[in-house]
Amino acid sequence: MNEQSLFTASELRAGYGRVPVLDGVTFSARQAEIVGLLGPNGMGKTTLLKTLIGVLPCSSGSILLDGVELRTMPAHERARLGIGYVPQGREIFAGLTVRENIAFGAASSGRARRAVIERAVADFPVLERLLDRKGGALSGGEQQILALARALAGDPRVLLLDEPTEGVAPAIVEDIERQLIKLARERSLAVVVVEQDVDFLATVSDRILQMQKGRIVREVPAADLAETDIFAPVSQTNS
Ligand SMILES: Nc1ncnc2c1ncn2[C@@H]1O[C@H](COP(=O)(O)OP(=O)(O)OP(=O)(O)O)[C@@H](O)[C@H]1O
Repeated sequence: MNEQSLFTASELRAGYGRVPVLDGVTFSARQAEIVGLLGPNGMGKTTLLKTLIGVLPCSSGSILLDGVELRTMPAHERARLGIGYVPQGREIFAGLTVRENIAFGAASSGRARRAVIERAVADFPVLERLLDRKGGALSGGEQQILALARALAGDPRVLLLDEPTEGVAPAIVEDIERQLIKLARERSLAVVVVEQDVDFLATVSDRILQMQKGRIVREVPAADLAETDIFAPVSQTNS
């Protein structure tokens, strides 16, 4: 494992009841690095992210943030230590305003609400005119940006994103790409992004890992991405 890694998952095993889903997942991410996780539906990508944030227990393995073992910590403790999460489907609080959604993300960080909102608007200017609108009244792309701003409001060191392009218009996907790269570099974030959109992953990722059947099966060189068949079986060697 790379010594400079900020975030490392090793041999993670997890599932639902007795049904195993993660079968020994190992990967790492450095500060200011964007790691893309690619794989077809049902291969365990969402399960991996939920295990990393602590809403699903893992039966064995290790999750290290800057050398601190998170594996047995509850989700709120992991969030406080710097794990940020943008869930699949965004999970915006539909009845709360945009301002309230962002403030919610900062609740455990102790940061002043006004400063949190100001920074979110500086990061994503499109949010300014939406601040008093209800989250449920936003478009898919606006909600995705809000979910990103809400996660960033907690001042994460590691940002985990689950399918951020799903249901998002192409122009907003480009905004998200640009902003994600900028934020990763400027705030030294380790970003892990699960996606099926190969073009998006090729644009944002420093490294792309392919997941199949609950394991990371290989690192995909960016140059090979266009020709990569994510459904083709790959010999099982962990990256
Ligand atoms: N709550 C649950 N209870 C039982 N099995 C589940 C549950 N959620 C997911 N699974 C199963 O776990 C496996 C992995 O699902 P997961 O959602 O992690 O895959 P994924 O790679 O993220 O796929 P997708 O791209 O469709 O989100 C699938 O076989 C799925 O049916």
